[in-house]
Amino acid sequence: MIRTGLFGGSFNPAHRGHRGITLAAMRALALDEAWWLVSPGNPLKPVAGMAPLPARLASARAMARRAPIRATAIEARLGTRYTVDTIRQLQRRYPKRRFVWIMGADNLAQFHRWRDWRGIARAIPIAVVARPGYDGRALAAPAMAWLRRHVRPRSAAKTWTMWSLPALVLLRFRPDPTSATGLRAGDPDWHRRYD
Ligand SMILES: Nc1ncnc2c1ncn2[C@@H]1O[C@H](COP(=O)(O)OP(=O)(O)OP(=O)(O)O)[C@@H](O)[C@H]1O
Ligand SMILES: O=C(O)c1ccc[n+]([C@@H]2O[C@H](COP(=O)([O-])O)[C@@H](O)[C@H]2O)c1
Repeated sequence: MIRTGLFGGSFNPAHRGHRGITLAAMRALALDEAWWLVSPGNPLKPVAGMAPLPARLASARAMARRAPIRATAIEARLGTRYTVDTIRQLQRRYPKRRFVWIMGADNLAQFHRWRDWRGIARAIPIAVVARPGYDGRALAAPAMAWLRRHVRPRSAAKTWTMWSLPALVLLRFRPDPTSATGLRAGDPDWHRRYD
């Protein structure tokens, strides 16, 4: 059984926050590896300002270098854009792996807007990583009204393969304020380096 973390994102571009929280989550959850799913297009984000997938994937590959992190465009290959569909397909295709979904606290605040978010929570354990500026909002997230009773203690994080679902664990590492929005503001043409 290969313990694999799934970390979906726009990676527009990838940054050291992604790498840092992935590595910290891998330790906390005792993962063998993590897959970065570079999204063909987050269904809730505008297309304007989104760099082409090959450039975002290249930035993710560069940021994942020399780490047990595999940056992939598997959603583009599977033809999925909604996380619920991606997870179902991956679980079917890779029966020897156990997957856990990792996301930042900003995504928990929006989670109730994801397609079939309860279905996601019933299909895969979820690890939410604290993010500066979002923690209050995440705990007050509409989805938390339903998820709260399924929260597992941080001390049990490594036992996630045995959890009955839904299950959610809140992880907190050294806060990293890096954001792709901030990086784009300072370097709007970053993707030209990967053209
Ligand atoms: N500094 C950070 N701390 C915690 N989680 C983060 C951090 N940066 C990104 N994430 C998480 O990484 C995943 C992918 O994020 P994404 O590629 O959208 O980066 P972003 O910095 O949030 O981008 P943008 O500013 O364009 O929205 C999401 O689950 C997001 O919550
Ligand atoms: O499935 C959905 O409805 C859905 C809605 C919003 C975001 N997501 C996924 O959430 C992940 C994080 O996206 P982002 O843009 O915040 O990096 C990425 O894998 C998206 O595909 C998924």
